[in-house]
Amino acid sequence: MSDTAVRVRELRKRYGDVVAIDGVDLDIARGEVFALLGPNGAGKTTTVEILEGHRRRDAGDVDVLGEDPGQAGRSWRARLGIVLQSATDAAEMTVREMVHHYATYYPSPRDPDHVIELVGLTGKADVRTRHLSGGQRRRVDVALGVVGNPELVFLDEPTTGFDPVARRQFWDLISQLADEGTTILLTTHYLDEAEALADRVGVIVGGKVVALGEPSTLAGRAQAMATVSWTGPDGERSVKTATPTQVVAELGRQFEGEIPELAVTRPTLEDIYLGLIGDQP
Ligand SMILES: Nc1ncnc2c1ncn2[C@@H]1O[C@H](COP(=O)(O)OP(=O)(O)OP(=O)(O)O)[C@@H](O)[C@H]1O
Repeated sequence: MSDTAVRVRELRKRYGDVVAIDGVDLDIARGEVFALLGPNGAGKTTTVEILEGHRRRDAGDVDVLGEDPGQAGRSWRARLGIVLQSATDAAEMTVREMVHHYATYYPSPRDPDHVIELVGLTGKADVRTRHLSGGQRRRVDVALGVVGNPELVFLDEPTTGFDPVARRQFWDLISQLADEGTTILLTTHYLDEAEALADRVGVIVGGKVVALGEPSTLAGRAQAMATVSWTGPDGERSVKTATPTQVVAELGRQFEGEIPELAVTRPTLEDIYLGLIGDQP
């Protein structure tokens, strides 16, 4: 079995005059959690839908779990987990019925009751899905996406509309799937989510990948200058420096006792991202 889950070379797609994907290269290793970031209209959904086999490409090579999504059949599809945004809208079935029903579509599914537990819905298993909250329905969507025991899971903006506690619980769930060896490709507009979950992120702007790397080192983040800030006798002060330890030591000599409001910060992933996308919305 190859170590590569997804391999994309020179992918291109246009819709009439609109160039949606303009020569994308991408490699995702098996077991990796990869986050695709980018502003609205950047080409994320188009890329993901081509990888899922739901959209035709104009040009380029695409290999997903050893097959071309444009040609692959049912047995290949059964190895993917696709978390749709609205699979559970207004369903009359209970959570348990729905997850058990979906499991029958797959040759070697997970235990449906275990999946319900994994997404934290055991207490709601006998509730009709139309009676669930938005966040709870989203958990059902995830349950349906993973009950087939997929090797690769696609998650499109998975936590939109989640409250902060539900987001953290969802992150734990994704980490657990990743620990079990599932490869995960997610798109998100939440930079903290990408930072918390992704081994690597790719930033796509105008149909091109403009940066690729680990969240902690993306686009020179690790080498970026630190900002030391504090409150002095004349009010708030801050300096940008490559040697924050030295600056703090010097301040320590100037102040007796604690340095008021001392903070040392480096650019967040969001700062780096905003720098990369420039004037894009
Ligand atoms: N079916 C379509 N017909 C015509 N143009 C389309 C179609 N789907 C997408 N586009 C265009 O292709 C470009 C890329 O869209 P895509 O949906 O891939 O972006 P995205 O990065 O997923 O955006 P978002 O963050 O808003 O979901 C956009 O300019 C969009 O308007």
